[in-house]
Amino acid sequence: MATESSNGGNHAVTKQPPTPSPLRNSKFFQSNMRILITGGAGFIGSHLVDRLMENEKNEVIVADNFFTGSKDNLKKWIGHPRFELIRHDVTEPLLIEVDRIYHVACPASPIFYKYNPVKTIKTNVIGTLNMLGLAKRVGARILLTSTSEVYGDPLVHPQTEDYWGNVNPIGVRSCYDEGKRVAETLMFDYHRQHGIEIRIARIFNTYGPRMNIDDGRVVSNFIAQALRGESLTVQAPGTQTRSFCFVSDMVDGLMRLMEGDHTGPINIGNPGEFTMTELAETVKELVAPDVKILTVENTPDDPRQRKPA
Ligand SMILES: NC(=O)c1ccc[n+]([C@@H]2O[C@H](COP(=O)([O-])OP(=O)(O)OC[C@H]3O[C@@H](n4cnc5c(N)ncnc54)[C@H](O)[C@@H]3O)[C@@H](O)[C@H]2O)c1
Ligand SMILES: O=C(O)[C@H]1O[C@H](OP(=O)(O)OP(=O)(O)OC[C@H]2O[C@@H](n3ccc(=O)[nH]c3=O)[C@H](O)[C@@H]2O)[C@H](O)[C@@H](O)[C@@H]1O
Repeated sequence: MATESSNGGNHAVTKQPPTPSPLRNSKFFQSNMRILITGGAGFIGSHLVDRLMENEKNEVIVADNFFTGSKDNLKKWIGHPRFELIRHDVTEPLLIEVDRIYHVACPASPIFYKYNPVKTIKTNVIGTLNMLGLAKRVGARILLTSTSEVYGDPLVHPQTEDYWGNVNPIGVRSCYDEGKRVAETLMFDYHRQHGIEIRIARIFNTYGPRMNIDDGRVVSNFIAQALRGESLTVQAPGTQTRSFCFVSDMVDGLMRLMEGDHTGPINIGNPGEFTMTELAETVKELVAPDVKILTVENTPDDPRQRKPA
């Protein structure tokens, strides 16, 4: 799963981190940790909420604009005294007092992040700036959910954290992959310039319950197609690979990164690598052996191989 970055690890901090939120010492402050999760109504974020809420000493605050997330993912926590849900867009500043920030907000499925690319890049750049500003003001530690897409269509395989990537800066995926690359830059600049405690996770394809059935990502797409008795649409050429991680393992990795000593960037994912044709054949065999597998046109700049090292 997670391996330590060869160019990451503990970067030299030029400034001392700001003092943590004074509320930590207030007599009214009863939790050990107040944790903000941006994008906490989404797929990975809501599973993270579930895990963090298991700890009686945690207070959890979710800020989400519900673009791809849903209150339904959080329904068991709404009304809980240690939980708060705020309708908030991270492209606007947020003034609250917290000790930890999991900055997860960003549409992740290619069909959604390409739907309004200007908004996607604003979410990645202005949203991350706002959350870093919050971290700086209150002395919180901040974790960014970056992506394996920072490696673009990688020429190094499997991808190590010290690989700088092969990314098209003007393509239809750039709002997302270049957006995340700038977000990583901002994280390290705030770390070096202001002493902010940062953590960067480069997440590889993750799947599990609560993915939107219609969000277009390949695992949910193939399963939904098979359940409906439709043909499975393998985008050409079908030899492109991905490595899929179950969401509970991802959440585990994110929490360990947040509470560990290393800044990252660190790859979090599963090393088992499959072609999309193999994935379609597996889904067909397990769910609906009678459905057909169709080869359909792909979208531009689709990475040809992806596996965390
Ligand atoms: N799922 C994956 O395979 C994967 C892989 C790599 C990286 N990631 C990263 O992990 C994070 C979560 O991914 P996910 O699969 O849970 O996606 P998701 O789309 O299910 O969740 C994203 C959440 O962010 C919210 N959001 C989007 N823009 C926002 C904004 N401007 N302000 C506030 N909230 C906003 C959405 O409403 C949603 O609840 C994303 O940052 C994504 O880039 C995911
Ligand atoms: O892990 C990552 O870093 C990235 O992974 C995914 O991006 P992608 O791998 O393109 O995800 P999918 O849309 O699930 O596509 C995976 C592969 O399946 C193929 N595919 C997709 C859908 C489909 O119906 N058929 C099909 O063959 C695509 O062409 C692609 O090669 C996520 O959605 C990104 O948010 C995330 O950052």
